[in-house]
Amino acid sequence: MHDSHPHTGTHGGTRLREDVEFQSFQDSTQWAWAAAVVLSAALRRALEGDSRARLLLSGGRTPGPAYAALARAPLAWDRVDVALVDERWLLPDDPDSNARMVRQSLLSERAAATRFEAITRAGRSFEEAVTIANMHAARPASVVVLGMGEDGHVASLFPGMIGLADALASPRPYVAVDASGCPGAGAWTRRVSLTPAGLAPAETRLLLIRGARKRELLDRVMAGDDPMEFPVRIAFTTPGAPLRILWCP
Ligand SMILES: O=C1O[C@H](COP(=O)(O)O)[C@@H](O)[C@H](O)[C@H]1O
Repeated sequence: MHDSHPHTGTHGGTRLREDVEFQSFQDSTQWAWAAAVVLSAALRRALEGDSRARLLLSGGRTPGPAYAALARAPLAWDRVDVALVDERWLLPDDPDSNARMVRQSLLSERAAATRFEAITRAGRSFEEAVTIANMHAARPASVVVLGMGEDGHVASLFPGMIGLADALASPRPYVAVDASGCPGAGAWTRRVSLTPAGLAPAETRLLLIRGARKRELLDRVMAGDDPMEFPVRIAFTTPGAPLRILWCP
């Protein structure tokens, strides 16, 4: 990152690549409110042009405070469908599921009026879960919030995972993932993940990251184009909307 020679972007951030803008914040409170402002403006724009907007959210440990801030935004939440970028093969009330994280952080306050589509459900098989995620994705995403693991994974696309090339080339918005042998997947190797095809239609792409290690990793990610090395590169190599990145320590 070359903060000493910033190219000022349209939002006062640093342009890391032609279509990638980076903004850093002093702390997680400022970062979370900035993310909420970006997301609420994007949803408002999407609702101006359509009867409903579709918001895809990442899970993990990073984005919770941003979702909690977003929950207070004055929006027509009853016209917003919220779905997941990816899910671990866990029931939606499992403490380690992405669905539970989104429910606990976003689906309160004003955002309680939204419609939330979990990927997993009791009695639903793994194959059905993938099929249903793809059926819901027939309505393309308006706004996508991505995260980045410390191994450069995005959604549930991990470096070195079985079938990564097929997932990256898939015409389907969601694929089944077997992340066996990928340390970044932790105990949850069976997953469902968004693909570049699912990301492509979104009018807004936001990458939320925190911490010094992810900032260092971002430099390496930005230095190349191959998503097989760092799958998070699909955030800027997939044709479509520019990528905005918000970071704080
Ligand atoms: O496993 C996952 O990891 C990524 C990154 O998570 P974080 O805890 O490092 O923020 C997340 O974006 C993804 O949704 C999740 O399933």
